[in-house]
Amino acid sequence: MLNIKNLVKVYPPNVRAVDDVSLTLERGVVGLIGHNGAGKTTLLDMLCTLSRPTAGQILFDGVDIVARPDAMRQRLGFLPQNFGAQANLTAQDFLAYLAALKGVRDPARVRQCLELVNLQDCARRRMTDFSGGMRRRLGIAQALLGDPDFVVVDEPTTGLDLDERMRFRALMAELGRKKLVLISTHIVSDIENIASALLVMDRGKLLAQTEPQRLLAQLRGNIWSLSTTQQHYEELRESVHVLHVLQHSGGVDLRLAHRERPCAQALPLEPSLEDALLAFPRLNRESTA
Ligand SMILES: Nc1ncnc2c1ncn2[C@@H]1O[C@H](COP(=O)(O)OP(=O)(O)OP(=O)(O)O)[C@@H](O)[C@H]1O
Repeated sequence: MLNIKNLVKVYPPNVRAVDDVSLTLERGVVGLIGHNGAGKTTLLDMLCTLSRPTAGQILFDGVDIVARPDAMRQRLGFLPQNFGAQANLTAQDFLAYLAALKGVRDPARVRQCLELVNLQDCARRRMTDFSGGMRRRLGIAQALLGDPDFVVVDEPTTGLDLDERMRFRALMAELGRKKLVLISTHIVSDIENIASALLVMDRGKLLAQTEPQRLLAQLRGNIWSLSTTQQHYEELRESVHVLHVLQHSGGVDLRLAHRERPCAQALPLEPSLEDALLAFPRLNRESTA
């Protein structure tokens, strides 16, 4: 479905924001994870035809979308990171306006999309009165208007409460049965249990394209818990990657990432996807150094 070959994006003067990325994706939910500045948004912008690659190729069902961006736009639904929905329109009018721009002819589609994100009862309310979470949901609704084959969402659940996050996950899982859904996020729970594949980026490079279970298996034996003193913690943090710290009157409880047992009292932990996001890039760098 989506085939990326040796993709590069260089920002002036010489920032290689995406550095020789190649991958192939089929339908399903795919999580794109990586630290701030890893290159996720730059990659998404190129896939969504908002910016042109410096080098490389992007093929969607065999069509070169750098040469033919319109071919991608017809099949794409995109929720950008900074989707604002600030206009003084009702939700219904806003979606109807976007539907017209996208050439969506089915008059029932606006209503269907509002229902998908549970905003049907707010159809006639003005977006300026919406909460951040409601605006986010409206953003998801507009991404689905054209019944796209490829759905791209950048940091989708910012501002959503727990219920809304659960609803979002269920909706993405459902969409992933028929479409390619690419979700870029820092919030690992957004993709936990629904992503069939993960892309891990670091400093513009694609470190891994893998299944969540495989990534966790790779991390096994690298994640540790340790209860110790404040002073020991200060010493350890020089050489060991500290993922979490809980300070209390008796000392500190730590969650650590390290290739071997960092000290005799450390106990092995089962890795989580959160650990993968936090620790994998550094562990990978250390092992290839
Ligand atoms: N327009 C630009 N001009 C110059 N450098 C840029 C530009 N946009 C991004 N960068 C740089 O490119 C690199 C990748 O940025 P990008 O926004 O793609 O990362 P990201 O993984 O999406 O980060 P975040 O999670 O913080 O959104 C960073 O070093 C960033 O500073």
